[in-house]
Amino acid sequence: TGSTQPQRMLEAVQKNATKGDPESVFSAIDYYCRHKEWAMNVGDEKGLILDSVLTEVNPSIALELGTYCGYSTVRIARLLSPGSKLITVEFNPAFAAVARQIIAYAGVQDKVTLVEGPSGDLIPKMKERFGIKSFDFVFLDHWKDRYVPDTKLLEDCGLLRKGTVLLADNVICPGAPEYLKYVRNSPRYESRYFKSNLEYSKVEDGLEKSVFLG
Ligand SMILES: O=c1[nH]cnc2c(O)c(F)c(-c3ccc(F)cc3)cc12
Ligand SMILES: [Mg+2]
Repeated sequence: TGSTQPQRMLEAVQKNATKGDPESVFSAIDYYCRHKEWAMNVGDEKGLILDSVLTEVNPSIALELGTYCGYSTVRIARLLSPGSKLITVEFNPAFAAVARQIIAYAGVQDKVTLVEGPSGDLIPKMKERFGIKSFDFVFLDHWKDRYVPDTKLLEDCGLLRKGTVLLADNVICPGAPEYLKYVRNSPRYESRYFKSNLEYSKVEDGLEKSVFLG
């Protein structure tokens, strides 16, 4: 039934995953997207890089820009220590509606705050709305043309601190060339590229990890 692709992904989760088991949720999405319908989740291959960076950073407060259906939201939230929080921002209400259900099905809803709206408007409100001093980790996975403006906004709003780790998806495909230039040429970041593949495909893509130096 599920008329939209996100709804069909939700159905695949409800049919094939175990309620309260985050790993079974994102595995069900990976299976569906690899064998039935491609979708723009970070996926299993780049997901392993995301997992390793997250385990290294062990953030108390994390930000995700671009929730989509909640695949990486669940991947991140499952690795957070007790009491740690993830704020995820989604512009598209239809995506947000499916993401809320997938996040709840995985049982990670207590660690996650999903905020609907444009990242450019929401970032300046983060401190007052959520009582955040600064983020320990930021996953950029929304729209490539927002990577640079939103990074500058995070800097200007004092939401980054010495050691904050930014991890950006799709820096090769679809590509975020201005972002790569920005973080690689700035003395305020220490950047490293993790080569991988586009989700569910053999095309190259990768994640750029950038540590804010203050
Ligand atoms: O818009 C996006 N936002 C966030 N992540 C994306 C992604 O991981 C993609 F692979 C793609 C993508 C879409 C179509 C292609 F042909 C290739 C990549 C897009 C996004
Ligand atoms: Mg992506």
